[in-house]
Amino acid sequence: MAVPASVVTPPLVDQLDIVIPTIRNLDFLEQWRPFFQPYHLIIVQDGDPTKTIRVPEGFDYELYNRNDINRILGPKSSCISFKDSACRCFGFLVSKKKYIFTIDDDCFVAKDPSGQEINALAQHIHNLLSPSTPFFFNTLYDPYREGADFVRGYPFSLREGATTAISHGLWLNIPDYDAPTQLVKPRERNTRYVDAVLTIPKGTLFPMCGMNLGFHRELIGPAMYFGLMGDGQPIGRYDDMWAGWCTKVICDHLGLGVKTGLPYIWHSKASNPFVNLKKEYKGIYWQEDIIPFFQSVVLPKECTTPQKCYIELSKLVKQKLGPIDPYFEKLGDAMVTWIDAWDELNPSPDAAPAVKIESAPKPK
Ligand SMILES: O=c1ccn([C@@H]2O[C@H](COP(=O)(O)OP(=O)(O)O[C@H]3O[C@@H](CO)[C@H](O)[C@H]3O)[C@@H](O)[C@H]2O)c(=O)[nH]1
Ligand SMILES: [Mn+2]
Repeated sequence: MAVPASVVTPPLVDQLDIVIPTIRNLDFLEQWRPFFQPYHLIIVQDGDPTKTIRVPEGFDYELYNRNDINRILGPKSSCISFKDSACRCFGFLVSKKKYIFTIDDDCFVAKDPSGQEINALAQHIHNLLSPSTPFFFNTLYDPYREGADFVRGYPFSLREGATTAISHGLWLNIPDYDAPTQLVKPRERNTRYVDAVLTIPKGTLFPMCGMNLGFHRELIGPAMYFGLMGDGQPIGRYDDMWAGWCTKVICDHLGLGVKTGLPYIWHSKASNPFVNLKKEYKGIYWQEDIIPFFQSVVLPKECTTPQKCYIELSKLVKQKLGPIDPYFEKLGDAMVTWIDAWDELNPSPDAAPAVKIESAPKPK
C-alpha cells in the first residue's frame, strides 16, 4: 500500500542543515516552504547586527548576526568575512550535521521544461548520496541515474565510483557572470535547461558558485572556508571561487567526487556590475596566477583528513602566493584560524575535550 506523502520522511531531514547568508529579508522562503520546511535552517545575518531579519513563520532555524559571531569565536572571528556573502561559512562551522545545502536569498524555485517545480534540495541530496566518477569520464553523463549506465569501454574496476563530496547546482535567468561579462551582456539570461549531472574529472578545477551548493560537511566541510572578503579586504566575490579551488584539490587528493549540473534554481537578482567590478577586479588579475598555483598543488600522502590537507594548503598559499600580495599572507593565516575554529567547535570524537572538564567533585 502506498505511503501517503504526509508521512514520508524527507531525505536526510535530521542530517542536513540549510545555510543562508542574508542582508535582506527572507520572504523567498515562502516559495521554498514545501521543500525546506522540514529542515533546520542556519541563517547568517550579515551587515548591521541591530537590524531585525524577519523569518517567515513555521521554519525551524537558528540566526546568527555579527555580534553572535564575535561572541562565539572571540578573536577567531577575524577569519569570518563581514559585508560579503563569504560570511555564510560561519553557518558551516556551527552546524552539527553531516550535510549542508547553502542558497542565496535571491534564488527561487525554478521549473523544468515540463513546467514541474524543481526540488533543488532533493536533487542535491540525490547527487551527494550517489557516487561520482572522477577517475574516468563517462560520456553518457551520470551512470547511476535511472535510464543511464556506464558506456562500453568503461573499466569495470572503476564502476563502483567515488564518494561524492560536493554537488554544484546551476541557475536559470540571471547567470553567475563576472562583472566584465555582466557589463557587456547586461540583458543576457540563461534559458537553457541542460538535463545532466557531470562529475568534474580529477585534476580539473572549476569556478564554484556558492548560491546553489550542497556538500558532505564531514568529508569536506573543514576545507569549505570562503576566505577573507568584503569589508577591509582588497577583494570580494571570490569567496566561493576560493573555496571551490581549495576543496577541489583536496577532493582530488582524498579521492572524493565533485558534481555539477542539476539542480537549477531561478536566480532573480542581478547585482550591480559596477559595484561587482570594484570587488572583483583584483581577483580577475590575480586568478591568472592563482589557478596555476592550484594546478601545481601536490599534497603529501600523510594528509589524510581535510584539516591536515587544509593546513598544508595554507602553508603553500603563503609560500607561493604571498609574493603576489601581502593579502595572501593574511589569507594563509586566516585559513589556519578557520581550522582552529572548526576543531574547537567540532572536536573529533577521539580528540581531547576542547575545554578541560573539571573532575567531578569527590563524594563526601
Ligand atoms: O554583503 C553581503 C552581500 C550579500 N550577501 C548575501 O549573499 C547572497 C549573495 O548576494 P547577491 O545575490 O546580492 O550577490 P550575487 O552577485 O548574486 O551573488 C553571487 O556572487 C557570490 C558573491 O560572492 C555569491 O555567492 C553568488 O551567488 C545573498 O543571500 C545576500 O543576501 C551577504 O550576506 N552580504
Ligand atoms: Mn544573487
